[in-house]
Amino acid sequence: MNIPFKKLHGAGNDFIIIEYDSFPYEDQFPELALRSCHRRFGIGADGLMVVATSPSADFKMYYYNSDGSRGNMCGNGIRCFTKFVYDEGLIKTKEFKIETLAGVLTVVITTKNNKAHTVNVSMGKMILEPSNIPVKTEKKTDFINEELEIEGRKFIISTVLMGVPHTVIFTEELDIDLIKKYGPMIENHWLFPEKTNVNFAQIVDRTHVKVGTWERGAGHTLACGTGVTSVCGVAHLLNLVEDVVWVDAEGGRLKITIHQDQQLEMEGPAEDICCGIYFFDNPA
Ligand SMILES: N[C@H](CCC[C@H](N)C(=O)O)C(=O)O
Repeated sequence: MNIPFKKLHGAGNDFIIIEYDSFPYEDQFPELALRSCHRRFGIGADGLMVVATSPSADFKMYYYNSDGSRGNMCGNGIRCFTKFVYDEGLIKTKEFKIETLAGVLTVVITTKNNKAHTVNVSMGKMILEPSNIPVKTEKKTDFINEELEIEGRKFIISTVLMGVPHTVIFTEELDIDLIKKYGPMIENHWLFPEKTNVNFAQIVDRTHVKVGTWERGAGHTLACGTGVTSVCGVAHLLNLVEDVVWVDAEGGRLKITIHQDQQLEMEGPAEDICCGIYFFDNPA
């Protein structure tokens, strides 16, 4: 089966994007993600997205991690998805709605040479109730500033749902080796029955934060949009940052705005890498 694809990245978080009509076999999307995202045997990417029609929005976004698992939302991914549909001429307006498993989200495009360049996404509010994230705890209202000990090392963690589960850990200085070591242990900790993404964050000042992420289902990535949004949401709850925050992820910069009503807005780049045909040899 020959599947046309485009590969894009948002702040170094890279994705393969295909159209549903070119491969309308939903049950095989996990296998397609697993194989096409492989860095040696595939095209190589952190995730796969499928563009489909939606009864409740302009488009429906399917998102799969590189290990084949499905994610309800992807912040960098939705910006790339937005660029894909706009640049392909699938929609003419610069503001439209995308259905995800985390709800219908509004995106707004800024163009450069008639192509989408920067995308603003209304991300909604963080969900704090542990039962909805989910976190296995007796706590009812939130799971903010809790102690977690892993192999003798103590972390203060905060876990929220920003479309997908995110754990935030503030640290004096970002250390990528630390993220790679403890990220997988926290991702798979029994506290998180559906696992969790793990973000280490260094508050540089009240408008500037640095973030490194270990992603559920994809491992260490260069940026995570829902993760960066969660970091700023939690930092704002703890009064560590202002309402507008610039975030440096390893692969690029995002801007997060925290509105009065706690609605979160994410803005950042989406860039083309290449396009081609993926030869998916269908096991069925
Ligand atoms: N890279 C993504 C998150 C993917 C979601 C995934 N890792 C999961 O929790 O299933 C982002 O920019 O928000």
